[in-house]
Amino acid sequence: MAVDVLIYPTTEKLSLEAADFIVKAANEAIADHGRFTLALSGGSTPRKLYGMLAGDPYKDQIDWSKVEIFWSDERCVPPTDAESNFQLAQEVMFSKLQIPAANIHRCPADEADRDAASLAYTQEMKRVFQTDGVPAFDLIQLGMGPEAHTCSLFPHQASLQEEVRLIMPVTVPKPPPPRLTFTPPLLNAARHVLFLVTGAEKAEALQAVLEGSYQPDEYPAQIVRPTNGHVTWMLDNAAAARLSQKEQER
Ligand SMILES: O=C(O)[C@H](O)[C@@H](O)[C@H](O)[C@H](O)COP(=O)(O)O
Repeated sequence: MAVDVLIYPTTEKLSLEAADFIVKAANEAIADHGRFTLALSGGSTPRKLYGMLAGDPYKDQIDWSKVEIFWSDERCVPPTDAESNFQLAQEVMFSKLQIPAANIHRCPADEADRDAASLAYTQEMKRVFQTDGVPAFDLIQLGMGPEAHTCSLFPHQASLQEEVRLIMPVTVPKPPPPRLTFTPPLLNAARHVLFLVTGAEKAEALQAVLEGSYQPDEYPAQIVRPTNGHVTWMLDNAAAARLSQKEQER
């Protein structure tokens, strides 16, 4: 697994670089196998990035008809709810782009039976990837919380030990608690993972994740180690403040 750590002075600059990164990954994937499979995170960090991708010059740099979009986690709320990760992307990105509705694979986390919803989403994913195995996303974009959670994998939760299910229901400390999340096997099948992390409140956890010993039960973001993949961390100065000099020279 290759890891790059890239540090930027502002969220604006980080988002521009992330947009370039996604455009490049999309066009490489489309040239290689005819489509780009992308999983989006939730949270607030990627809002600016999503808006950039839906605007000039980026919106015309990807053939969106060849992009298949999923979510790496979703809150168990209606898709119109302000807390919905789908709603964020719908408002900021899809409302401005010509992406075929069939390419937008919303996670049905609002369904009452969360186990059935997890299975249905898994089956939809396998159908799109045309595989009975573990879908290998071209790119999974993730965030990280101040206690090193990522998607909805939180410290000391059983989801971190999941080895069979690809998507599972969880109840987490960050509101809203009920969610569906990608599990480690699905995350670690990815070709590329792009972490976007900003803010001083994440500096301590980031130092532990990137420079500390391997303790994924304490620092869940460490569990993301794609077997044949590449992980890129895009950080702002505040989030990277506690990293050693060697990390910042990468
Ligand atoms: O649904 C979610 O909340 C996200 O998937 C979550 O993992 C998020 O990426 C981190 O909590 C960082 O969130 P911020 O970008 O808001 O700091």
